[in-house]
Amino acid sequence: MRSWPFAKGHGTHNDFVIINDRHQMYDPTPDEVRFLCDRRAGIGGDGVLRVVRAGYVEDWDGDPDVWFMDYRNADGSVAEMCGNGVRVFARYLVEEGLAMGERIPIATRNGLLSAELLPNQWVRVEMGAVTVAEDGVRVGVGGQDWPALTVDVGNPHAVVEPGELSRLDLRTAPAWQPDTAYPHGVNIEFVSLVEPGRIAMRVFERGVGETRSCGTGTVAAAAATAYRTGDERPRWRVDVPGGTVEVELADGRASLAGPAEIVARGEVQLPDRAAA
Ligand SMILES: N[C@@H](CCC[C@H](N)C(=O)O)C(=O)O
Repeated sequence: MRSWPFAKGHGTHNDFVIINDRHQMYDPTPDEVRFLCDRRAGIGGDGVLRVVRAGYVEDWDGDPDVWFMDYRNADGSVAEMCGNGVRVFARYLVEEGLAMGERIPIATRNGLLSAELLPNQWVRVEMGAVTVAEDGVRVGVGGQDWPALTVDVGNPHAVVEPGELSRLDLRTAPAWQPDTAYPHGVNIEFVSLVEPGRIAMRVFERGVGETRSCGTGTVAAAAATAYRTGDERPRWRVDVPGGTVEVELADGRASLAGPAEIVARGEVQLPDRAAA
């Protein structure tokens, strides 16, 4: 049996198992990711953040010495981006002495991002470009459906406004029409306007299920609400079941600020690869 050090962290209760692979010695298989994220038989998390030098990552053609956030969903799939994850990743780098200074560069599958540590355990990340499209997709759950806006935050999102959020039953996966719309799957945000500049959101994440927060989802939700209402204010507060984050929108780009904490460190016994 092999063992590997891990840390556990979360951002507004979107939680991650962090694997430090600075020497490219341990790249978890999809089975191992599912084990690490298993809340009963493993550590438990919505995803895994693998910490590796960008130079070891295929297709990365930037600075090889930057830390790369290799993000995996709890079902073992790879995603382009994770907004809560990247804040937790920045916090981890600083606590481990792997990065310092006011702005921390982090390489992701959505390019090079920059994180800034704020007071009270908050981290702000420049998230890059956000686009909103109205393409006739409808998203449904529990026998009802609503028109969706498709939002690209580096990863794909569909945002709907279903009315009262507490009534939604997200134990089963929402569906969309046409069913060819999102060939690589999609994260689905259910949003309601609380007051100008403030929205509430629930999310069903691709590769995970309902989570208590999704950082890229909050950016998508704010951008979709700004588009729908025509409200061009830059600052949006987004309330999710796991807390509150702040999104800033300007010139087709976004930043995301919110809490990011490391809550545990330990060593995990990995299942034998041959037997897994
Ligand atoms: N929780 C994340 C998003 C993680 C990836 C997502 N499930 C996907 O498959 O695109 C966030 O905080 O953004």
